Amino acid sequence: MSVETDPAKIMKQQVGVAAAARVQSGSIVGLGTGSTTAYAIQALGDRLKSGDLKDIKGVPTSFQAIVLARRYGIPLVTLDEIDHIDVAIDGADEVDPHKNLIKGGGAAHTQEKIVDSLANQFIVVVDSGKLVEHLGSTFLLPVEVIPMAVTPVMRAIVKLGGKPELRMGIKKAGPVVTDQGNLVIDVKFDRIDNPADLEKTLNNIPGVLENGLFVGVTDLVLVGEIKDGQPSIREF
Ligand SMILES: O=C(CO)[C@H](O)[C@H](O)COP(=O)(O)O
Repeated sequence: MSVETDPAKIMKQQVGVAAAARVQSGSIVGLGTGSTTAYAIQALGDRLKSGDLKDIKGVPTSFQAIVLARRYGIPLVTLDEIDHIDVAIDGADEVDPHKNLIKGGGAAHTQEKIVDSLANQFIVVVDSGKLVEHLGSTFLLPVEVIPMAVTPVMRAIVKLGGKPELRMGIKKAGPVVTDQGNLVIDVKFDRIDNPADLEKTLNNIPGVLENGLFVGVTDLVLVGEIKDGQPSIREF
């Protein structure tokens, strides 16, 4: 594992490594998406290589997770081949005090919600900058939409009080296309008072595949912090 010097990367790395340390031999592990989870996947690979961890199987949540798992020697299985997931490790874009989340900064929230919700234990790994009092205060809410339905879905979101914008690619002309071949609408809500209701309401709009609100799914949050110049981990 590389030695990080950037404080933001140090926080991500330490929680990723800490989450990987909780995985036991023989486990089926949900492998999340994003830069923090990437450290966890790498740490799982390091533990397998050293012999400290044996016989785990990974369930990927994205193309990125598949690539990393292969790079670090973690055997993969699909949901058709297993009847449970022991633990899932995944990042988040916002975490509220009730452990509810906004996810989807990497446009992977649809597969992430499937895998993370199936896990017996879902561990969220974040740096302290992701903690918020109210969801939606710092991050737009991602909504994955089937391409032919983008315009009516945007109209329906405006009626709900949201300000939608189509997510555009970086180093790619045109919109971001998800691993499922769909588009992502990022929505600004002034305040999300009832995330459980909003999650259901958005998913009821015809053409919406899944949104990035994860309500009542998280078991444990590991928060990477720098305190008095020293990296530390808090959990809740
Ligand atoms: O939801 C996600 C991808 O869809 C990521 O987990 C989330 O965006 C956090 O990513 P990072 O750890 O890079 O900050």
